[in-house]
Amino acid sequence: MHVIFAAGDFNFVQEAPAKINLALQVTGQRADGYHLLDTLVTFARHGDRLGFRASHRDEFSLSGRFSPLLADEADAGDNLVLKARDLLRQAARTAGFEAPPVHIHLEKNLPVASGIGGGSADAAATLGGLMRLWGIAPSSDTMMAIALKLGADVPMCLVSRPLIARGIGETIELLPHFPSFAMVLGNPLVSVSTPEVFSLLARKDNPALALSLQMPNDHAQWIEAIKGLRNDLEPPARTLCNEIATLSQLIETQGAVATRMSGSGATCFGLFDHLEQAKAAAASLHSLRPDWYFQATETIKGDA
Ligand SMILES: C[C@](O)(CO)[C@H](O)COP(=O)(O)OP(=O)(O)OC[C@H]1O[C@@H](n2ccc(N)nc2=O)[C@H](O)[C@@H]1O
Ligand SMILES: Nc1ncnc2c1ncn2[C@@H]1O[C@H](COP(=O)(O)OP(=O)(O)OP(=O)(O)O)[C@@H](O)[C@H]1O
Repeated sequence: MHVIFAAGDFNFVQEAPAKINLALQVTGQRADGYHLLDTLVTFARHGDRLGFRASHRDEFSLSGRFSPLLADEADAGDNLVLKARDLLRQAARTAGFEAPPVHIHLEKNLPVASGIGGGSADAAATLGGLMRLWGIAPSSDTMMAIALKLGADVPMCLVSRPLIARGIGETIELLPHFPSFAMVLGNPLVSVSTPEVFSLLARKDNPALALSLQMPNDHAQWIEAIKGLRNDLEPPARTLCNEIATLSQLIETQGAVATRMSGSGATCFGLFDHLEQAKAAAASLHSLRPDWYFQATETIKGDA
């Protein structure tokens, strides 16, 4: 059955923007195995969308290009949206509030297991949407604890603004002066496992992002700074997924001023000078590889 997301049927609609790691350096490893990162992150004006409405029983529905990939997990109650709902309801119960049943709809527009945090963005949007629907405002400590239980990327997705994240993602520095970029996102639709990529790292003691020492001032300076950075997860991801090299090269040949992989891959982004150039590049990439995912977008400004 082809389901369409009728946003007007829901009390609240929440965007779940794609997360882009513009740079990522792995600086260490905790005793529990989680890796310490320094990462420069921004968010796209493109992502999943979620709807929330009161219902007589808990319901979850899916639509969107990539929803078929999540159908089995959703049936098993494994979707991060359902986990976020249950953790928030549990926290409300502990505080003496019995949260009523809810129908949540997820329009899945982002490729799955692709390094742009789709599941984390959905989990963060669920927390935001249900706080509005249920009229609750847990403390920031409670929210951080819930977010980290859901995934290392969830705290940054709750913020959804340009930032530098450290630790495993729990220490967040906002970048209010960060510019917007025209961007193309590309994915070969091969899913890449985050733990597997981390396990193939050659070094885990890289230096911190050099940015903290001298923050660029404007769009051009940021582009230059980003060009000089890297993603430490890109070499191991390339060994797991041959398509990343081809994809990255294809985006570069469309005139991107910088190209890199996001997160643990396989999504790569290209930065362009103008949105029109990004749109033209996405269209031409789509005609070259109609079986892959390409999306032109703009990223969110720091003070948006
Ligand atoms: C690569 C990034 O996307 C960068 O933003 C994140 O660090 C990954 O965040 P995520 O997908 O939310 O990751 P989680 O779901 O918390 O972790 C999945 C698995 O990846 C590995 N993992 C994840 C994050 C991290 N800092 N170190 C790790 O070693 C762990 O084996 C973990 O069990
Ligand atoms: N709502 C959801 N959207 C996407 N994946 C989900 C969702 N719920 C559960 N998952 C599971 O989580 C795994 C990771 O998916 P996700 O798309 O968040 O990965 P990612 O883009 O690599 O994230 P990150 O950049 O945070 O590493 C998937 O393999 C999928 O099985």
